[in-house]
Amino acid sequence: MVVVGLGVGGEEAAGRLAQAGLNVVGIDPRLVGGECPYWGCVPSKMMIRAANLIAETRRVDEMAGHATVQPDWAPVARRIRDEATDNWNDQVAVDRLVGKGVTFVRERATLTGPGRVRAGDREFEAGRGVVIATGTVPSIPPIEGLAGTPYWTNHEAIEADTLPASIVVLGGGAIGLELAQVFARFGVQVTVVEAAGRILALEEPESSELAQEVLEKDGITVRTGVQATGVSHGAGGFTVTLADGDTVAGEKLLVATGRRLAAEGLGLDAVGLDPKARRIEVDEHVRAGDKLWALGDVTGVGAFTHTAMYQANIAVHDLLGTTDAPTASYHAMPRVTFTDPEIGAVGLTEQQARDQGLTVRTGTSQIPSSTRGWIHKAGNEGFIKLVVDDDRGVLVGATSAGPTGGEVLGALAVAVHGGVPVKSLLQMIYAYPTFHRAIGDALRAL
Ligand SMILES: Cc1cc2nc3c(=O)[nH]c(=O)nc-3n(C[C@H](O)[C@H](O)[C@H](O)COP(=O)(O)OP(=O)(O)OC[C@H]3O[C@@H](n4cnc5c(N)ncnc54)[C@H](O)[C@@H]3O)c2cc1C
Ligand SMILES: NC(=O)c1ccc[n+]([C@@H]2O[C@H](COP(=O)([O-])OP(=O)(O)OC[C@H]3O[C@@H](n4cnc5c(N)ncnc54)[C@H](O)[C@@H]3O)[C@@H](O)[C@H]2O)c1
Repeated sequence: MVVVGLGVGGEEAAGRLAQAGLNVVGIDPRLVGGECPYWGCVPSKMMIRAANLIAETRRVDEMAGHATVQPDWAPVARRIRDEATDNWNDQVAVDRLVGKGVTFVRERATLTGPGRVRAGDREFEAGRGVVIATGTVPSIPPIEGLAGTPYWTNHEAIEADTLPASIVVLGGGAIGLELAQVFARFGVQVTVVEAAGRILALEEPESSELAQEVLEKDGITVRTGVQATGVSHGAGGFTVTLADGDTVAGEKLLVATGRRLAAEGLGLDAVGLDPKARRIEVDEHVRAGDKLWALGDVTGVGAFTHTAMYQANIAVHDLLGTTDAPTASYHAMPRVTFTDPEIGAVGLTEQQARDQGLTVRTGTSQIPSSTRGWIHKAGNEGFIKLVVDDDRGVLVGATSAGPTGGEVLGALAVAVHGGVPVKSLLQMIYAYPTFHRAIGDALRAL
């Protein structure tokens, strides 16, 4: 086997295949583990943990006396450097991978034909097959003046030892919003510019509204429905011109406008794939062709670590020829935007369900009106929204926003994944007084 790209998905697949006795070559020019541990999920969630501590401390005045907090980025940067990324050194990960029996090659790989991969001056021939797990890179919009300026992507934002006084964030998706809130809580003046009509545009409109409301409470300026048309950079920082003629300025500019497959030099055409396609199509065994598998962000079914791991497991079983090998189903895809409150969702949004022609019913409950939400008080914003396919009597989607929205999502993910009848969910006992008890309220509101 040759595994091209050793991010979360590739590392998992390569390690397990080697442990199963296959002769595995794993190739990556950068850090083993990929985006998630070094520039993504892990360090960003450490930042969020720190920012949330600040926000909680500020809530003391309302409920528990008096507290002051002096935000300091230094311990956050230090923790990311020392604990999360080992100063962006992957020796531990490389040793772990090699310990499992993988031959590791630190090179950029090019597919040169079916089963053939070049890495530097070496060419590998894979008898069993090739796994493509090369992830995505930031998609930089063609805004006049942007190219060539020292804008930040998630890499510079995560590596920052000090924070700027102000920042403009282009893009109101998961990356933009999580980092915007972190920076604002550490005292940075933040402006978010989102081209679509609302932030978190892929989620329920109620999620967008809630996100905008809480970000504004954190002092963030949120501009939606307006394109950035020009960028200039000088001694004072960045000025971004918007389509409506306004300008917004920041010492730094973070571009978080989505991700794209990095097909340049990968040689997709050599294995019969379209190098211009936005994603690599895979079947339910995550096969992309003859003796060819693709997994993770490249497959475009949800750019999440849990998706890459899920698909890696499917590829491993398929490759090893396991009887009853699992097949992929994405009907209960969970995702959590780790703002405060966390905004979790699973399956379809109401609009997506309607677009599929389903007979849709929805039920919503508000966290502040639930017993636990009312007790919690400061920082209790959130809601549960259920999307039901009325013909089948099952949940096809749900949103769980709140102080522990990502955790409450677990129950909803089980319901959507397992197609648990709404009737049965209505008869379930929900512990009192928990946040997840608001699911019962939303069910009764259907
Ligand atoms: C700021 C941020 C926060 C995030 N937070 C979360 C989160 O909280 N939860 C979550 O689930 N997801 C999160 N994600 C998304 C998550 O990081 C990705 O979905 C995940 O890393 C995808 O894994 P992958 O294996 O597909 O690709 P990657 O992790 O991107 O790894 C791909 C690897 O392929 C290598 N590669 C590329 N081209 C070649 C080539 N030609 N030859 C050899 N190797 C190559 C790269 O060097 C890289 O190491 C976040 C992402 C970002 C940027
Ligand atoms: N908590 C998590 O699980 C988590 C956190 C961060 C990232 N991620 C993953 O990483 C992926 C990438 O995140 P992202 O936030 O970069 O992408 P995204 O696709 O979620 O959001 C990008 C946003 O930028 C907007 N946009 C595009 N072009 C623009 C322009 N020219 N001007 C202004 N706005 C523009 C889009 O309308 C969109 O709302 C996500 O799809 C997500 O799967 C996940």
